[in-house]
Amino acid sequence: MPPAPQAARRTAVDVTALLERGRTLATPVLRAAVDRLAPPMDTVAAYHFGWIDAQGRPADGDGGKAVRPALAVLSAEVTGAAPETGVPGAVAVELVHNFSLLHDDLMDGDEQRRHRDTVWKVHGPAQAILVGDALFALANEVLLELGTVEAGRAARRLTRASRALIDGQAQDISYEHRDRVSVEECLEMEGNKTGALLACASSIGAVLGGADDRTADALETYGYHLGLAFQAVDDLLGIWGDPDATGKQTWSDLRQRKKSLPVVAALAADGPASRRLAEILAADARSSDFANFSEEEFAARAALIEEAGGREWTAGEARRQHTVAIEALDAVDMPDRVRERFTALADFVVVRKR
Ligand SMILES: CC(C)=CCC/C(C)=C/CC/C(C)=C/COP(=O)(O)OP(=O)(O)O
Repeated sequence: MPPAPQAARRTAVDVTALLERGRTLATPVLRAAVDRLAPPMDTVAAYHFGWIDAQGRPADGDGGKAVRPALAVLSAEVTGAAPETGVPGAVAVELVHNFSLLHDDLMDGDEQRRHRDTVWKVHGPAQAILVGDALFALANEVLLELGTVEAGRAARRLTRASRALIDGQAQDISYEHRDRVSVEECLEMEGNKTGALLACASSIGAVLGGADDRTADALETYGYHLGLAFQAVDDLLGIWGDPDATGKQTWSDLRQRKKSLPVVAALAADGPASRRLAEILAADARSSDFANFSEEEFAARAALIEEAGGREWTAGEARRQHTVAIEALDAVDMPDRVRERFTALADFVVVRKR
């Protein structure tokens, strides 16, 4: 029987140090992988990761929170292996994640990510597509060149997660053109586009450390629900986040007509605010002037979403998914120290502001 984890929860864990550990372990291998790319893709990727600025000068830019590398190296410790065992998995997942960001920014027309102009804005759409593709290919290369049975199992899980991520993106984009999306459809889409890769990140180090499928699957369940909590918070930040903290444009999700959880939950609610929101969003969908809407017009939509209860419901959903994620850890035998760290990362995901 796995140990009862309750007593071990909520011990002080330095989450910043945990994220920094993932980043520090993964970055040299990530840089070596990116260095393999043909020019100018190596430079464009280095810009995306914040290692150089738009003029090609060395920089120490925001390379992202490194949640996935932190999870991947931590999961190696479930098996008793050193965190370093998870590094190829951490790098592979981070490469897939960044491939998806490059393509997503282009598809959404987003101009800001990680406090700077997006790759397609600086280097053009062709480079954003090519570098994204190249990072995706590198992810498999980094794993498969290990040549071990465990690496083959890890690559299969990563490929499955990548396909779900792409399915999720396709669903997300198709929902932008629909008046109505159910909460269930939205959760399925978010589970695909965000849950699947966080599930993989949470198990890939364990797989590389030799964990059996039952253990890896249970860790994936943790990561999947963590991903749903993560995306619910992302949806909140996409409407009400502070751009100085998120590093993205204001109202980015509303500008893109995203059927994110707050919007979908608000539309599903009963009441005058919900009905008014439905009318306004339907008119927006027909408007040829939408791209030129003012800050005030987006703020008015955000206020209606909140009045209809979409903000509160989404915050509650983040907490519900956080609870399910932590409960999934009960099925896995692991040192208390490792369990505390998985729990602390889940706590971080629901309180984060960026
Ligand atoms: C195929 C395709 C284009 C898929 C796109 C899927 C997609 C963009 C999903 C959103 C995932 C997400 C929450 C990203 C932010 O992660 P983060 O906050 O961890 O980012 P960070 O690394 O900058 O911290």
